[in-house]
Amino acid sequence: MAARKPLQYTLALLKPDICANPLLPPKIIDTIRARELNVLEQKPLLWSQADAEAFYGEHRGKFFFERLCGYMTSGPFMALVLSSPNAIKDWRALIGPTHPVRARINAPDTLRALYGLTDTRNSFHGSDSPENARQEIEFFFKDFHIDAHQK
Ligand SMILES: Nc1nc2c(ncn2[C@@H]2O[C@H](COP(=O)(O)OP(=O)(O)OP(=O)(O)O)[C@@H](O)[C@H]2O)c(=O)[nH]1
Ligand SMILES: Nc1ncnc2c1ncn2[C@@H]1O[C@H](COP(=O)(O)OP(=O)(O)O)[C@@H](O)[C@H]1O
Ligand SMILES: [Mg+2]
Repeated sequence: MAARKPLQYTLALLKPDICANPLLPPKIIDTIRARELNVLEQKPLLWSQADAEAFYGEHRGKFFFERLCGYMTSGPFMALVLSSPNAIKDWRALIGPTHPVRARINAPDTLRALYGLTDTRNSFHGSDSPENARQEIEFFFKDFHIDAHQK
C-alpha cells in the first residue's frame, strides 16, 4: 500500500473586487471544492494600510506597491486556508497567471482570466512556496498550526 502523501496547506485570498459581489465568494468556493481542494478555514477581513504594507512587504518600492495596497484596503475581502496533496500548486494553477490579460490568452479557464480586472486588481492571491504558505497562514489565522494538522 503506497504511503499517502501528507496534505499540503496554502493561503488563498479572494480580493476586494470578488467580495464586492456577494454572489461570487460562494461560487468560487464551490469551484475550489470541485477541484478537490479542501477549505479548512475562511474569514472576511477589512485591512488597514499598515496590514496591506505588512503582508505585501516583499513588493515595497515596486511601482505598483501603492496601488496594490490601495486596492487591498478598498473593501472587505476573504482569507481561506486550503489543503490538498499539492495545495500550493493546485491553487496557483486554478487562479492562473498574475496578469489577467495574459491569463485570458494563455490560461482562459483560470479564475484570474475569468474574473481579473487589471494587473493590480487580479482578484486572487495564492501562496507561492511552502515557507510563504506557512507565514501567510500564520498572518491571517494565528491559531492554525500546520504541524497539528499533519499528525
Ligand atoms: N514597469 C512599469 N509598468 C507599469 C507602470 N505603470 C503601469 N505599468 C504596467 O501597465 C499595466 C497597466 O497599468 P494600469 O492601467 O494602471 O493597470 P493596473 O495598474 O493593473 O490597474 P489598476 O487596477 O488601475 O492599478 C500595469 O499593471 C503595469 O503592469 C510603471 O510605472 N512601470
Ligand atoms: N506589473 C504589475 N502591475 C500591477 N500590479 C501588479 C503587477 N505585478 C504584481 N501586481 C500586484 O501585486 C500582487 C503580488 O504580485 P506577485 O506576488 O508578483 O504576483 P502573484 O499574486 O501572482 O504571486 C499581484 O497579485 C498583483 O495584485
Ligand atoms: Mg506573489
